[in-house]
Amino acid sequence: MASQKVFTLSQVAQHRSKKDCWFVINGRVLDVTKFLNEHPAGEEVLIEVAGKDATKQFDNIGHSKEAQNLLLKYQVGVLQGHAFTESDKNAFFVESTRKEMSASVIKDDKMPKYAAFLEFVLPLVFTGLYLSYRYL
Ligand code: HEM
Repeated sequence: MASQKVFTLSQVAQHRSKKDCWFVINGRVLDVTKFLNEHPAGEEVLIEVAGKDATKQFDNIGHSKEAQNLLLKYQVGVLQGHAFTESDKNAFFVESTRKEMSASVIKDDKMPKYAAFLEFVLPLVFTGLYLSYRYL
């Protein structure tokens, strides 16, 4: 955060064309020029808010976590005077938290395999013990 460039809204407003498209979401200044033709809802909606603060429009759609994480990829700076809240700051860590979560899902995945192994081996051990007790 500390090394982010600071832009005023009038500086952002100079980038409002298809070839140079910036806007602001939650105090982040985004250069979405390369994202225009990747946006699932098309480029028109993005060009309409070019050079402006598009926070309301972005939030009104109810964009997914993936979409929110994508914001970080296109961030070129922060808006001058924007007071970042704790939850804004936490958003910087959404991606890494997600990685940790999927890592723990992979770890948890070992449990059922382990349980299945015991389910198979334990009856064999008990059968062996019983047979040796009965016949030896
Ligand atoms: C860098 C900024 C943006 C990113 C990364 C982004 C990304 C996405 C993604 C990934 C989707 C697919 C659905 C989802 O995952 O939520 C989506 C859908 C959509 N976005 Fe964006 N978006 C951005 C900005 C905007 C803005 C500023 C607007 C409005 C002005 C907008 C309007 C829409 C609409 C209308 C949909 C379709 C929703 C639907 O089909 O229900 N997006 N966007």
